Amino acid sequence: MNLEEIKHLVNKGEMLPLMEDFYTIQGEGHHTGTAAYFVRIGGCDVGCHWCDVKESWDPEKHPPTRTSEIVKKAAQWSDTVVVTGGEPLTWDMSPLTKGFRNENMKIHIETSGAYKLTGSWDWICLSPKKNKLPTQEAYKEANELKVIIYNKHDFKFAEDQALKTNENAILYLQPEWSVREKMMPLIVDYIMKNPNWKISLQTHKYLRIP
Ligand SMILES: C[S@@+](CC[C@H](N)C(=O)[O-])C[C@H]1O[C@@H](n2cnc3c(N)ncnc32)[C@H](O)[C@@H]1O
Ligand SMILES: Nc1nc2[nH]cc(C(=O)O)c2c(=O)[nH]1
Ligand code: SF4
Ligand SMILES: [Mg+2]
Repeated sequence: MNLEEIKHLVNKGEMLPLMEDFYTIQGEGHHTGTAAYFVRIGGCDVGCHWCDVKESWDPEKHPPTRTSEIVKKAAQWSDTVVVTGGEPLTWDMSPLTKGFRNENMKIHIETSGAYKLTGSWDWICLSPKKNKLPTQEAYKEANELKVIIYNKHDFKFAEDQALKTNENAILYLQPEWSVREKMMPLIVDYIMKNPNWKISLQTHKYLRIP
């Protein structure tokens, strides 16, 4: 295939820049502790300064891969897939999620919600970012809202985001990893005073698994 053909397929979401895929345990949020196959799609220009996968940002660094190939491998490992990135909604997620649907998989996404919500999802984890706020549709469709707490102002940001999110979404505060020791006590205190929130920890990092 020549470069133009590949570009065309990536534009349609039939090929995606695949950074990595791996079978592990969901470490964060509502499904913490549950085995799932992770598919990490390259490409993100949201630019969070504390992002823990900056290597994912440049899509050119990750090989364009056919969605059919991604699906085939994932289905061999698990009945649940978590699509993450990078920012997966950089791309049209319809072909990829159609493929997973055909395999009767449960399809989850980790997203900032900053771009058009494409694809068909059983679980949407919305993690809004100040630099590029989610679309209205992302707020409407989110199953969980997971706000990263890096500093004290982020509690206010979390409340603002919760007001915009549908009322059924489950609310999580997750410490930014590098400041976890400082922020965890503040989060614990906040949640005891505001019990509509729960804490989410990046348990895979404590477990030293991917
Ligand atoms: C790497 S992002 C990829 C998906 C999407 N771009 C997003 O931000 O939701 C996956 C999850 O990790 C969170 N995250 C990224 N860096 C983090 C860090 N340093 N500490 C805690 N959570 C982090 C994000 O907020 C998001 O919920
Ligand atoms: N185990 C594990 N759980 C995760 N939950 C969200 C992750 C992500 O990077 O999107 C992630 C990840 O990278 N690993
Ligand atoms: S939106 Fe997600 S992948 Fe993009 S920089 Fe922020 S945390 Fe990293
Ligand atoms: Mg991660």
